[in-house]
Amino acid sequence: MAYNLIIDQGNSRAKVAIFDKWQIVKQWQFYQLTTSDIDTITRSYPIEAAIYCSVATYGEEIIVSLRKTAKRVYELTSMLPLPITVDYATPATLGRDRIAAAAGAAALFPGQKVLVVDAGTAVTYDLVTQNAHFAGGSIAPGLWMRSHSLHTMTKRLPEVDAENNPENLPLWATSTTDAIRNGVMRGIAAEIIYHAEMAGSDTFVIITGGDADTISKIIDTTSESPSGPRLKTGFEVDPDLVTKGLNSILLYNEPD
Ligand SMILES: Nc1ncnc2c1ncn2[C@@H]1O[C@H](COP(=O)(O)OP(=O)(O)OP(=O)(O)O)[C@@H](O)[C@H]1O
Ligand SMILES: CC(C)(CO)[C@@H](O)C(=O)NCCC(=O)O
Ligand SMILES: [K+]
Repeated sequence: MAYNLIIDQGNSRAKVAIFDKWQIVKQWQFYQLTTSDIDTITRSYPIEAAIYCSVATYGEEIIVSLRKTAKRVYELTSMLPLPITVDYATPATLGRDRIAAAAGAAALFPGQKVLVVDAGTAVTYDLVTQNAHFAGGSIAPGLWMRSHSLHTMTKRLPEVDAENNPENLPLWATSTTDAIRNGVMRGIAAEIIYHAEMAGSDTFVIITGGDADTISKIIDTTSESPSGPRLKTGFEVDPDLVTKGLNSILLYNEPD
């Protein structure tokens, strides 16, 4: 059995996955991915092809080590052929995780307009059209960045774990801690809904990234008196959207 290896080097973590065609077989996360991690993985899983995507450093050693075991190694750059079209004025500066997530949305929901929300170190909101165009989007601070910067850039605000207990946000906070939790959590939820409304009611919403689960808990899709910002269209959480998108880009570039 020969597998494909996917590496998503994010701002905070690297996510590594083994795929058998379209199926995830195994996944890992590394705060500091090294070539010896790659060597360990490729000793257990024979690799046919690999794709490397980084929003951070260039990762030359990782690519060199991939080339020792995989027959074909792709690097996601603005030069790699893509299964989606990128309508960005500066394609070379477009975040590769944004391209990958958009490709994932196009692969999972073909013919569907999708708002892709990636809630990680930063939060990005990107529109993928019915005919698989990356139409553009927004970059905003991530959950932790918001609460941490309120602490570091003021004199009186404490460090707050804003993601704790999202089911229990007061509507009007009466303590400093709750006010920060509210501002951070409801702020992101409201941004998601605002972008979804701008995209139109025919748009499906996918939320991915390390904070996707937390944020999805305060988005209300049903109730008449919502406990959190209300999203009229459906949404789905898929923590593996970037990984699946990278796999779709790899498969798109593989020889038949
Ligand atoms: N230095 C930090 N201290 C505490 N929490 C952090 C720190 N860095 C990141 N986080 C947590 O992780 C979240 C985002 O990182 P995460 O790795 O989940 O993002 P990602 O989407 O998986 O990848 P990326 O690194 O590309 O953004 C933050 O919002 C926060 O919850
Ligand atoms: C916005 C982030 C940091 C999100 O991870 C990443 O996609 C990035 O570094 N983007 C480059 C700038 C751009 O996308 O236009
Ligand atoms: K991200």
